[in-house]
Amino acid sequence: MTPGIRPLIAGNWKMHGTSAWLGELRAIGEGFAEAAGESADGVICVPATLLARASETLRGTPVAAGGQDCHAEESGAHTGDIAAEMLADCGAAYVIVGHSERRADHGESDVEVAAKAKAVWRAGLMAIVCIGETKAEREAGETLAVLSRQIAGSVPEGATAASTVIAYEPVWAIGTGLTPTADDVAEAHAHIRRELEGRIGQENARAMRILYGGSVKPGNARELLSVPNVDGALIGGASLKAADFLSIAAAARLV
Ligand SMILES: O=C[C@H](O)COP(=O)(O)O
Repeated sequence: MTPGIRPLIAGNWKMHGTSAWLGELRAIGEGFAEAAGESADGVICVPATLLARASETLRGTPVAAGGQDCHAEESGAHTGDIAAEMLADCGAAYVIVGHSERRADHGESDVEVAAKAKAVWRAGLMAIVCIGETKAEREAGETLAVLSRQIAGSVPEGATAASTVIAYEPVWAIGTGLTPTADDVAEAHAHIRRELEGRIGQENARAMRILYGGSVKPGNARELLSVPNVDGALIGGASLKAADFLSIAAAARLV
């Protein structure tokens, strides 16, 4: 954690969730304050089809609803795509952009990710910009260089702590049960903070939340959240069950 930064515990449901899951979401919303206390923010990024009902379900709780992707434009002939303004209209407060699954499955480039982040700002929402190295890049010793490149390409100039969250997700740690060591996470997050200072200025960079994502579970959350410059988590699999997500939120309180 970083002193003075309010942590964010974020869930990403990915392509999971129908109306049958709203009870789980309600349990997350209702249990968050008790788990995390008043000192952390929460969000669950649901499939777009569930967003309006998720926002309704979470209303009055400390947990926000979020989207998982958006188109860079506000409207137009883009069949199947969704504008950030549409996510806002459904009650989203946050939108993930540049998740490695979007970069891999849809060939999204840093330039496109930056355009999407700006679209999120345009809609008045908070962008969660994802970066992270692949296994091959880590093994080649390129992790920090990859992070530098992705920050330069994916984080638009003008990003502030009020508009943007960074999520460091080593691709090889996502859904695998593998995590980097605490030292490796510390090195990556310190590097990200430094690179952000160069890109958006010291004041903005020092206030910006940098989340760790990749196989965060109740059993490792406390250790990961204790790492310097880790200001919360982006959680996939363990966000699907209220008990697991709330247990991770509770770990943030203990750090
Ligand atoms: O967005 C979330 C991440 O991809 C992490 O997923 P995971 O917690 O299932 O490894």
